Amino acid sequence: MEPSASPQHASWRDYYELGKPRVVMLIVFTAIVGMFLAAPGLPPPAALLFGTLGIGLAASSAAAINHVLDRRFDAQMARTKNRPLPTGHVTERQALTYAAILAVISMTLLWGWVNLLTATLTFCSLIGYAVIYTVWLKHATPQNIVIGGAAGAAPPVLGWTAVTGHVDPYALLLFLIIFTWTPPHFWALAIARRDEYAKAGIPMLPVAYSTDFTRLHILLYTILLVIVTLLPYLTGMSGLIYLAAALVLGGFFLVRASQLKMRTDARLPMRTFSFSITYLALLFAALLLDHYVKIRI
Ligand code: HEM
Ligand SMILES: CC(C)=CCC/C(C)=C/CC/C(C)=C/COP(=O)(O)OP(=O)(O)O
Repeated sequence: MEPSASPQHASWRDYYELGKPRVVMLIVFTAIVGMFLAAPGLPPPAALLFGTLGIGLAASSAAAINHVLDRRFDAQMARTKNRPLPTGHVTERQALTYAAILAVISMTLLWGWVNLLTATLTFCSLIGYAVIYTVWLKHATPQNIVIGGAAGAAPPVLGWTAVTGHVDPYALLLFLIIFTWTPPHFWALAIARRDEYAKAGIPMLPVAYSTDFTRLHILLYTILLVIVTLLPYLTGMSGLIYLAAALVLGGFFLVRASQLKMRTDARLPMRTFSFSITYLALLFAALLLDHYVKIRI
C-alpha cells in the first residue's frame, strides 16, 4: 500500500473532501438566500454569520457520515472509489469523530446564537440525509432521491427560520423549488452512471426501470419545476426580474430535458446534470437580486 494510503497520512484535503464542499457550497448559498429573503432590509449579522456556519457545518457533517455509511458502495464505483474512506486515507473512526465535531459545533452555534427551531430543523435534515436516505431510502426504492430530496431542499427554510424564528409559507416555496429540481438534477447523473449503480446493486431509477423511463421522468419533473418556479412571482413574493430569470432559465432547462428525452447522444446526461447546478445557482441569485431591486407592474 502507498504510504499516502495509510490512515496516519490523512491530510486536510481528505477531511475537506469528506464534507462534499462543492455540494455544500450551493446548499449554503440557498440558505443564505433564504436569510436575505426573510428580512425586509438586511438579516441580523448574528443570524447571518452563525446561521450560515451552523447550516454549512451540519451539511458537511451529514456528508462525512454518508462517506462512512456508503464506504463499501463507494469502493465499487469509478466515480467514488477514490474518496478518502475507500482509499484508506481516512479511517471510519477518524471520519466519524470529524462528523461528530462538526455536528456539535453546528448545533452549539445554532442553538446558542440563532434559535432552537433552526437547530432542530437542521438536525432533522442532517439525520434525513446521513441516516434515513443513506442507510434506508437509497437501497429501498427508486423513489429514494425524490423522498430524500427533502433534506437537500430544507436549507432555504433553515435560513429563513434563522432570521424569523418561524416557518414562513414563502420559505416553503423555496423548499418546493429545490425539491422539484432534485430529480432532474440527480437522474441525469444516474443515467450517465447507470452501469455503476447497477454493479453496486443500488436501485436508482435507470437501474430499476430503464434510462428511457428516466429520461421521460426528467422531462416531466422539469415541466413541474418550471411551473413551481412561477409561484414566487404569482404569490407576490418576487417581482419581474425574478420572473424573467425563472422563464429564461426554465426555457433552457426544458430544452436540455427535451433533447435528453429525444436524442441518445452520450454527452447529454452529464451536460444536463451540469446545467442543473448552474440553473439552481442562477435561479437563487435572481431571487436575491429581485429582493433588493423589485420591479412590479
Ligand atoms: C437527494 C438529493 C440529492 C442527490 C441524490 C444528489 C446527488 C448528487 C450526486 C450523486 C452528485 C455527484 C457528486 C460527486 O460526483 O461527488 C451531485 C453533485 C452535486 N450536487 Fe447534488 N444531489 C442532491 C441534492 C443536491 C442539492 C440540494 C444541492 C444544492 C442545493 C446539490 C448540489 C450539487 C452540486 C453543486 C454538485 C456538484 C459537485 C461537484 O462539482 O463535485 N445537490 N449531486
Ligand atoms: C442542512 C443539511 C444538514 C442538509 C444535508 C443535506 C445534504 C448534505 C444533501 C446532500 C445531497 C447529496 C450530495 C446527495 C448525494 O447523494 P449520494 O450520497 O447518493 O451521492 P454519492 O454517491 O455522491 O455519495
